[in-house]
Amino acid sequence: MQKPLIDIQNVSFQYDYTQVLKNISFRVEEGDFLALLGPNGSGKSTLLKIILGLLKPMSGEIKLFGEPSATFKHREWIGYVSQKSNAFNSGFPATVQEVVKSGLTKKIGLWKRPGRDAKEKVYQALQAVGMEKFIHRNIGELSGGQQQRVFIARALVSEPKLLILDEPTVGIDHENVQSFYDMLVTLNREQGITMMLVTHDVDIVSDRISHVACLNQTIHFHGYKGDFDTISQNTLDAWYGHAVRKIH
Ligand SMILES: Nc1ncnc2c1ncn2[C@@H]1O[C@H](COP(=O)(O)OP(=O)(O)OP(=O)(O)O)[C@@H](O)[C@H]1O
Repeated sequence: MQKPLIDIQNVSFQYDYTQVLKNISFRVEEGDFLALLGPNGSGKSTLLKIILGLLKPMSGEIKLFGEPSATFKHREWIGYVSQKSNAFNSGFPATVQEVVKSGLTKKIGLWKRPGRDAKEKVYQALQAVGMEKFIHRNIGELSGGQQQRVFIARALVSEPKLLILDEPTVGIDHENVQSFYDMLVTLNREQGITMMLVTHDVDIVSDRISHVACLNQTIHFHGYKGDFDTISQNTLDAWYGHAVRKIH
């Protein structure tokens, strides 16, 4: 049987005296396009940080690609784009090419020079997000949505098998959100990159995802998107602690 890319077993976490995650268990399998949903403060970013090894759980176990997280060596297999990555101002002195190239350090190490094919890899990553024409532009001159595509390219350049995105459409205007998600679907279907995405755009993303996990300190639901659709509005409101718009 294939090993899950992420396998979380009974994970709990608290900051100081605030318990944020209680006994979380779930798996992300190869090829999944998973949306992690939940209200503000429900622990979504915290869970991502634990998966990425940036925070250590109080209890429980995490395996990445079948390996215990603590000894997992292939961090370059996991691309991550954080919530605030596109908060650049127009004075930031780096070109798109430089920003994307910086994503290669995870693969080749900080002190080694990128090889001759680094340029080609940077170009291909930018092509995958439709941003190759902007390669020589200053990152700070781009729109929020364009910057976010560049940060996806930065994550793609080390050829990840799994891409973790924390609210990637924050700062992207409404008309561009659809095409942004379409690009993620293409990466998932054509390049086989497994996607785990925290989002509040539940109505927009719903046609594109395969799985849903619903978190509010505990995992209330994890399964196929089709099964999530059968959950009643009242149940969903109770999980969130307030009324939410159901996705169809
Ligand atoms: N560094 C920290 N120290 C103390 N408490 C924190 C810290 N980071 C987050 N918290 C708290 O932990 C809880 C979960 O926060 P987290 O950022 O994981 O939620 P979230 O689901 O990602 O929220 P949002 O949708 O608003 O981004 C919140 O109550 C938050 O105030």
